[in-house]
Order: sequence, then C-alpha cells, then structure tokens
Amino acid sequence: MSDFIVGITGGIGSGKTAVSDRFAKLGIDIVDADIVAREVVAPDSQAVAEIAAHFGPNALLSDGNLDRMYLRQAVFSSPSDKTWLDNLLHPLIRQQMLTQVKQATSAYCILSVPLLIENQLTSMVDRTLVVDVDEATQLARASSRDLQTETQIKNIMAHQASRAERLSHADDVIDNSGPEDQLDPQVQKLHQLYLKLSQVQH
Ligand SMILES: CC(C)(COP(=O)(O)OP(=O)(O)OC[C@H]1O[C@@H](n2cnc3c(N)ncnc32)[C@H](O)[C@@H]1O)[C@@H](O)C(=O)NCCC(=O)NCCS
Ligand SMILES: Nc1ncnc2c1ncn2[C@@H]1O[C@H](COP(=O)(O)OP(=O)(O)OP(=O)(O)O)[C@@H](O)[C@H]1O
Repeated sequence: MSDFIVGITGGIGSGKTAVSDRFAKLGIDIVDADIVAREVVAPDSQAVAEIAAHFGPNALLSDGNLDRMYLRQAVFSSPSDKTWLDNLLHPLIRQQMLTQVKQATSAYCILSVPLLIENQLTSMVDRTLVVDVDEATQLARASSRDLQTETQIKNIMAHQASRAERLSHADDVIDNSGPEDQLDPQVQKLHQLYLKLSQVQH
C-alpha cells in the first residue's frame, strides 16, 4: 500500500481528470471517485435495486444500467431525493475508495474526489491538491463536454463548495485556466514534491 495519499479535488469541469491522467502517466496509481461511483451501481447491484425502488423504473435503462440523465435531472431538482441518493451511495463509494487505495503500490497515490471538501473527506488524505479555474471556465468546459445546459451545470455547482471555500483547504493548487499543456510543468513540480514527502513519511 502507498503510505502517502494526495487528494485531488475541484468543482465540476475544473480539470481533475486532465490532471490525474498526467500523474498516471508518471506511474502514480489513481483512485477516481467518479469511476468508483459508477462501479457501485453496476447492473444487478443492491444499490441499483434500491434506486429503482425509490425512483421508479424510469431510473433504469433497458440494459439494467442507471439512466444517468434521468437521475441527474431528478436529484439536482429535488433536495430530498439528492439527500436520499447521497446517503445511499456516499458510504459505498467511500468504502470502495478505501479498498482501492489499499491496493495502490506506487510511491504515493492519488485519490480524486469532486466532493472531498463537501463530504469532509480531507482526513482520508495526507495532502489536498485543488484544481482551480474560475466559475465561467467551469461552466464553459463542463457544458461543452456533457451536453448539458449552462443552467444545469450552474445548478450542480450550487450544490458544491464555492471556489473560495475549496481553496481555503488547499495545500497545493494547480491553475488550469490556461491551455492543457500548461498543466505539465505544474504536475511535474508537484510530483517531485510528493515523491519527497512520501519518502519522509516512511
Ligand atoms: C446523479 C448521477 C447519477 C448523474 O450522473 P452523471 O453521469 O450525469 O454525472 P457524473 O457521475 O459523471 O458526475 C459528474 C459531476 O457531477 C458532480 N456531482 C455528481 N454527483 C454529485 C452530488 N451528489 N453532489 C454534488 N455534485 C455532484 C461532480 O462534480 C461530478 O464529477 C451521478 O452523478 C451520481 O450517481 N451521483 C451521486 C454519487 C456522487 O456523489 N458522485 C460524485 C462524487 S463521488
Ligand atoms: N486547460 C484546458 N483547456 C481546455 N479544455 C480543458 C482544459 N482542461 C480540461 N479541459 C476539458 O474540460 C472538460 C473538463 O475537464 P475534466 O474532465 O478533466 O474535469 P473534471 O474536473 O474531471 O470534471 P468532472 O468533475 O465534471 O468530472 C473536459 O472536456 C476536458 O477535456
């Protein structure tokens, strides 16, 4: 198991995946909460059965997978449904992230979690790295990627920590306001730092 865990966080569309892909290229093991969140709702899982019972058959596609568009619409317009889904999934996601972190073997490992601050998960990590862009950039990038309207993205952002709140928890910050290749030197620099810190930890 890697002894040193770096948590990456950032709002929707901030560039967490673009950053963690670069650490992965350097040989660092990545545990990604968005991927884990999909694993815990595999077709035929207990969680999917509970979701179908709560939201009705429209919440599932004919192949047994979640209808993610339907659910996104449902939970981000109904606080009680969002709380219900979060209460079901967040403990499962947390458990599965812990299992995957234990399997990591690289010098340090990365835990990428959109809701690291919101769900008070900073105690799971040794260091918090925030991927930072302004809200207008988040909106533009997330809406062009996900084919969601800016109103939908704004609504999701309203359920996440503010930029200032997130930055107040940061040990390190990556500025992703420029073109993607400006991430490379920032990731390289932090990689060297994390290699050093993980050695001190031993
Ligand atoms: C509602 C669902 C089905 C919509 O699926 P969809 O494919 O449209 O979104 P996806 O999972 O790719 O999430 C995209 C982004 O939305 C944001 N987001 C997702 N869920 C939440 C949430 N409960 N609260 C705040 N932001 C959220 C995150 O920034 C995330 O990166 C899905 O987001 C979900 O299962 N959410 C509950 C689990 C969760 O909290 N996941 C995110 C962090 S672990
Ligand atoms: N510096 C950049 N310049 C232009 N586009 C970018 C940049 N960084 C990321 N993107 C694009 O913006 C979108 C969001 O980036 P990415 O998926 O890495 O964010 P994320 O934080 O993982 O998002 P989410 O939390 O929504 O999953 C993607 O389509 C990505 O290709």
